Amino acid sequence: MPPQLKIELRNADLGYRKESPLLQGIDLTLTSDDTVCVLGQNGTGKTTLFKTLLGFLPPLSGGLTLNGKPLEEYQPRELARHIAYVPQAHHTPFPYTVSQVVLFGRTAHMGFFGTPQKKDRTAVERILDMLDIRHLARRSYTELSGGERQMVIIARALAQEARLLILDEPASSLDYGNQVRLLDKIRLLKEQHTGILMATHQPDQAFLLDAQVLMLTEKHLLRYDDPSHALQPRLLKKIYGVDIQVIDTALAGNGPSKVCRPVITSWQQTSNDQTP
Ligand SMILES: Nc1ncnc2c1ncn2[C@@H]1O[C@H](COP(=O)(O)OP(=O)(O)OP(=O)(O)O)[C@@H](O)[C@H]1O
Repeated sequence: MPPQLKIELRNADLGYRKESPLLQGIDLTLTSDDTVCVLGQNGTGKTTLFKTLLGFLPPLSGGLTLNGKPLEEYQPRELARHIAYVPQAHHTPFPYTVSQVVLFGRTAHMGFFGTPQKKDRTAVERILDMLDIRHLARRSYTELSGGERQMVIIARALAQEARLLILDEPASSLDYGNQVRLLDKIRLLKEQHTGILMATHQPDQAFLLDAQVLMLTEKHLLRYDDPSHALQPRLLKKIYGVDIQVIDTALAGNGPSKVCRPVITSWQQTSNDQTP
């Protein structure tokens, strides 16, 4: 098994302005054995946290290390062998084929001149097969639908073969089948000791991945090792400001059994109106 990766934030303020940080006094340790879903309202700083961990945005204060060494001392290529990123939005103005876009993910593994070897092309084919998108291989990336592009960007991140994968709402534009396939692949990566840090607005995904939960609220992080401890109506209301029931479907032996179900206020109104 490859050595464990460990990224640590210590007493760090994160954001864009020292006088008004988005997240304050953050202590966070992530390893390649962690699978973590990040939940929080729009604008609470999930992407900002990711940009910090990826070295795109220095912490406003405090420390950030990767395997004990300050993150800023890593060269981008070296960092890319450790951490891969699936951003929320991605634009490629040039009409590269899907195979070429995924091959870019191999850059950190290529030699000095960046010439792809047979093993790089084989890795690309394996990942296209794994995500069931081999049929897109020769298509131009710019011609794809939003969901197809998202699958290609996920493939590009997997091609990096990094020990930690940071995904920013990766399923948001995927059809239901691709969402399920993606969660399936993430569970496989988890078994292979690839760390996962994933922002999502679907709390159920924490149950489906049996993931730890990181909640962003009031400039702080709350971490829960067990999704059942995090996904409780009281805490969900605190994050999203709406009522959400957590129902035990009791389908034991068939994966996780808990699901979140929103309470739609107008339903209650309608049923009250119909009461004789
Ligand atoms: N480059 C920037 N300079 C200043 N403020 C920024 C910058 N990028 C983002 N912000 C602000 O930081 C806050 C947090 O943004 P961020 O994208 O981290 O939120 P998020 O939790 O990922 O939101 P969402 O769920 O909507 O994706 C927002 O108010 C945003 O406007």
